[in-house]
Amino acid sequence: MASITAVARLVNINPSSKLNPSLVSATKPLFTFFSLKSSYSPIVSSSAASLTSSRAMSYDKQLIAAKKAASLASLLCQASFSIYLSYLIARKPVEMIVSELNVQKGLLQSDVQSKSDKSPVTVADYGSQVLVSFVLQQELPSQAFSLVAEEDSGDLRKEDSQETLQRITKLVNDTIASDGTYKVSPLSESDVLTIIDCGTSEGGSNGQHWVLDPIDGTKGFLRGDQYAIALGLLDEGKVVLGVLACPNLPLESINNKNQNTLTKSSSGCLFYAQLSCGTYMESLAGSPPVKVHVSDTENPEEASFFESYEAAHSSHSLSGSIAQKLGVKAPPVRIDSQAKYGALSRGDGAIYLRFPNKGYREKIWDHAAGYIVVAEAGGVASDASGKPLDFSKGRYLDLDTGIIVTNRKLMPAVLKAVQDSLKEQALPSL
Ligand SMILES: Nc1ncnc2c1ncn2[C@@H]1O[C@H](COP(=O)(O)O)[C@@H](OP(=O)(O)O)[C@H]1O
Ligand SMILES: [Mg+2]
Ligand SMILES: [Mg+2]
Ligand SMILES: [Mg+2]
Repeated sequence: MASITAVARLVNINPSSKLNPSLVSATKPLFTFFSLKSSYSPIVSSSAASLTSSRAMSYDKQLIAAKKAASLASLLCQASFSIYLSYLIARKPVEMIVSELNVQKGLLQSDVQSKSDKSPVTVADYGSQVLVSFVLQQELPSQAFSLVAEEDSGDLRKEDSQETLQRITKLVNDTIASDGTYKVSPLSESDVLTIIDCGTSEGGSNGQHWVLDPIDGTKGFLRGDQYAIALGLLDEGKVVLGVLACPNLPLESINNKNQNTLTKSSSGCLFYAQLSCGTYMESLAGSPPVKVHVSDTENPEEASFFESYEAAHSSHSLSGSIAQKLGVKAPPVRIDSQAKYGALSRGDGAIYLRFPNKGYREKIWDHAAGYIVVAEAGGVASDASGKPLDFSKGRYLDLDTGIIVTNRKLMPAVLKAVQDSLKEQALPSL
């Protein structure tokens, strides 16, 4: 549950309060594709996105751009969050907030929408997607751009979404102006729709593709709990870098004792990893990076585990049975989003278990960034049959039953417990 302190902290750092309106009007467009209203043309070219064998294997430039994009998006999300203050204080469940907002008239109605699969999407999800796409293209102007991202503009193009679109556009323009790095004309609503739709790439095993979840854990975001801006890069189907911005994650370790410690001074983590370079964490407010490593425990009894806060996203009873088989003593740490991967990469817990309902298809943006953050910190991830995760098959992961993430020493025991529990579950009850 969100604390009043957490809410106050987020309201205090609303970047729109620092906005200098003269900056917006006084700036001259420097980049042609952002210069004219509705003239935005994204640099998307599948053939140009193909790799040449001569490309260097360092992703330093992309990493700098990705860190900038995710950090700015986290400011936008925090700014947007302040409007939920009254709902958080009332501590209403997310479903109630969404259904109330769908019937209420007023400002908030346009800030949270229900998607066709009934999951929530907010102006911050859309705004974050626009901002990340915008920053990547500004920072890497000479590179082909392909983006696999969660949101699309379909609902926003409907007539009754005009107010929502205006709010997204303002949120994005305010954040860009407040940051001050990009001296461009304010984006128009049409630009915003076009930039959102830069995220429709199919990904795959050829070329480079960015993979973005603009807010992973939207339900956590609405509750004032954990969420992440998750940005990864695929190269020839492999994840080669990942950045996870977790605005509400404490800099100190979370565990069963203090998983809800959201204090002003210590929250806001940025995890990042590049292939063969390790995983680092720094504060979103800016601090020297520290190299992180997964827990090296070999003893399942000492290993606490993470799982989804939402039982609808991952079976809590199945993970309970697996933990029992392993002899895990600590109760599960239930938090939203890929913040679980971030926390695992620094050893806050040793295992992450995810078992969605049968038939649910995992999307690559829910795991790409988190996967490399954990892998470069010495961890390993597989599906329930022990197969590594394959990000090269398009927008979905093609996997057997569930996802298991842990350290190399524990993986064999965890896999066995998973497979035994799945067999038991499949047996008809007597
Ligand atoms: N029925 C379901 N089963 C499994 N995952 C689901 C789900 N419905 C939504 N999700 C995914 O679970 C993600 C959140 O994961 P977690 O439970 O670890 O917080 C959501 O990301 P978004 O919040 O980006 O939509 C969404 O993609
Ligand atoms: Mg979503
Ligand atoms: Mg997600
Ligand atoms: Mg999302």
